[in-house]
Amino acid sequence: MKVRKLREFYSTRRVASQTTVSQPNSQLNVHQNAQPIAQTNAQPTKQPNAQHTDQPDSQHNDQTNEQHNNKHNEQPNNGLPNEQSNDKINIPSEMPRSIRQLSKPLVKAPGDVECGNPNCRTKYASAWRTNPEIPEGGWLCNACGIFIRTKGVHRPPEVVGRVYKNNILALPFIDEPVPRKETLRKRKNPEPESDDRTPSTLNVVTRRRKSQRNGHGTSSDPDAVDDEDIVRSESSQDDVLNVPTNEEEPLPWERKEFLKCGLYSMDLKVGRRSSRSKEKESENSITEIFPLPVQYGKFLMEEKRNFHLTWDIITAHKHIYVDRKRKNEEPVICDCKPPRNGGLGCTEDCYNRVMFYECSPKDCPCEEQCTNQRFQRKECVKELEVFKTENRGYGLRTLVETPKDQLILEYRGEVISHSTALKRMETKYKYRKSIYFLDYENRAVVDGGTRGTEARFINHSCAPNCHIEKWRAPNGELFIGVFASYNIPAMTELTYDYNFSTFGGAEGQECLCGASNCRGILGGKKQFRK
Ligand SMILES: C[S@@+](CC[C@H](N)C(=O)[O-])C[C@H]1O[C@@H](n2cnc3c(N)ncnc32)[C@H](O)[C@@H]1O
Repeated sequence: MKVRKLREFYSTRRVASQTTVSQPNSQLNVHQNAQPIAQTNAQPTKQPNAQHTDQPDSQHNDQTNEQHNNKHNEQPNNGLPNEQSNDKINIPSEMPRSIRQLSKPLVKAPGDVECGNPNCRTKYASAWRTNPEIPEGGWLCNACGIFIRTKGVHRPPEVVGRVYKNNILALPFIDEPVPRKETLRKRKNPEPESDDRTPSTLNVVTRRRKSQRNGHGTSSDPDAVDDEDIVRSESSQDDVLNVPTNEEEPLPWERKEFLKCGLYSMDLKVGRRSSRSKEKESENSITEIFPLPVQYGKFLMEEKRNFHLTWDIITAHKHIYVDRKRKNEEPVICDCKPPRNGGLGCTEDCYNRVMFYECSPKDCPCEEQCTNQRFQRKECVKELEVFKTENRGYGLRTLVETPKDQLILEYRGEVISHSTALKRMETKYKYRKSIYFLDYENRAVVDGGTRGTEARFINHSCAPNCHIEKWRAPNGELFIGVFASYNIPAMTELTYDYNFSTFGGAEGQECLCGASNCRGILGGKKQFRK
C-alpha cells in the first residue's frame, strides 16, 4: 500500500518535471562536454517516453544525447534568459528549482564504476560517496550515499526513480571521471589565492547540512553524513554556475510540518490526520489538529471587551469548610402534594419553606414542580455588575429590574470557626480596609474575601434595598442569600444592612452610605472579642 502510494507520488512528479525541464534544456547546453543524459542510466524506472528506453551502450548514448540536445536547442526560448554565453550561465536564483537544477553537472565515478546500490546502478551523479558496505573502492552516487548513511539501507527503486527523472532527462553531465578524491579536509586547508578552485555551491550546502545535522558541525554522530567521502566534479563547473542546487531542498522524508499560525489563530492548521480523525472531520467538518488551549479561547478572541484586571477572588461554587467537614444530615421532607394541573408545588404553605428549609430534589413529593429549591437550582440574577463607587471601593449593581423577594445571589465563602476568624483579623485582614466576614451560625463566620462570590462586593447601607436570608440546605448546612427587599430598578447599587452583628470590619469605620437615617458607623472588631 505504502509502496503503491510512493510510486504514484513519484510518477506524478516525473510527469510534471518532464514537461518543465524540456524547455530549459534548450538554454543549458552549457558545458563544452556537457550533454543532456537521455539514456545513460542502466537501472532507471521505465519512462513513459519511448525515446528514453535503457541504452547500455555509452557511444550510442552520446549520439542520442546529442540528438536530444539539438532537438531541444531548436525549441523557442519560452521566457528563459538568452544572454548567456556557452561557457558562463547566470541563472537567477528566483528561477524555479526545476530550471536551476539543470546547471548541476553530472560526473562519472572513479574507475568508471556504477553506483553500488543495486536499485540504482547509475554511472553519473553530481557527486560520489564511498560505499560503507565496500569501504575499499566501493562507490555510491550522491543520493544513494546520503540515503544509506541516514537511513541505513539502500534507496528503494521507488525513490531511485525520482533521481532518474532529474538526472536523465534534465541534467548535463561531465563525461570525464573525476581524477582524484577531493575531501572536505583538504578544502579546510586554505588553498593559495592563485588556485582558482573555490568551494562549490555544493560544498557549501553539503557542509551546511552536515553542520545542521551535527549541531555546529562538531558532533561525532556516526549517522551523520560525512563530507570526506564525497568526490565531485572539478569546481570550476560549479563556480561558473554558482547557483544553489536542489540539495537545499529537504528530501521528502526530511520535510516537517510546522504550525503556520498560533494556537489561537482562526486559520487553524490542517495537517496530517489519521483515518479516524478524517472520519470525525467528515462528521462535523472541523479540521483542527489542535484543540483550543483554553475552554473559551474562541469566545475570548472574538468578543470585544474593555480590559480590566480580574478580581482577587476565586469563585466558590459551594461553601468551603475550613475547620470541619461538611454536614451530611438526612433531609426533612415536606408533606406537600404535587398539584394535579402541573402547577407550582411547595408554595407559601410548604412547611419546609415556612421553616426556611429547602426541599431535597431527590425526596420532595412535588419533584420537578417543587419551587422551594432556589439555591440548589441557582435561580439567581445573572445580570449583575461590579463597579467602582465614589468613596466605598467597589460595589455591586443590578443591570435589570429585580422584583421584590427575588434571590439575587448567594453569599459563599470559607466557613471558618470563630477562633479562625479572630486569627484572620489579626493577620490577613490586619491592614486591609475591606473585610468580608458574615455570620454563619454557632459563632462560625463565612469569609468571602478570597474564595466566594460577587456578593462580597455588596456595600452596607443604613437604608438598604436588599436583605440577607439564611436557608437550611437538605444536608443541614446553610445557604446565605441576598434577596431584594423591594422592586429594584435596573442599574441600582445593591446594598444590605451589615447590622453590626453580621459584619466584623474595622472598628469605628465611618459609614458613607449617604442615607438620611444613616447611623454613622459600620461594625467593629469588638464583636469578635471573647
Ligand atoms: C464586604 S466589603 C464591600 C466591598 C468593598 N467596597 C470592596 O471594595 O471590596 C466591606 C467593606 O466595604 C466598605 N464599605 C462598605 N459599605 C460601606 C459604607 N456604607 N461606608 C463606608 N465603607 C463601606 C468598608 O471598607 C467595608 O470594610
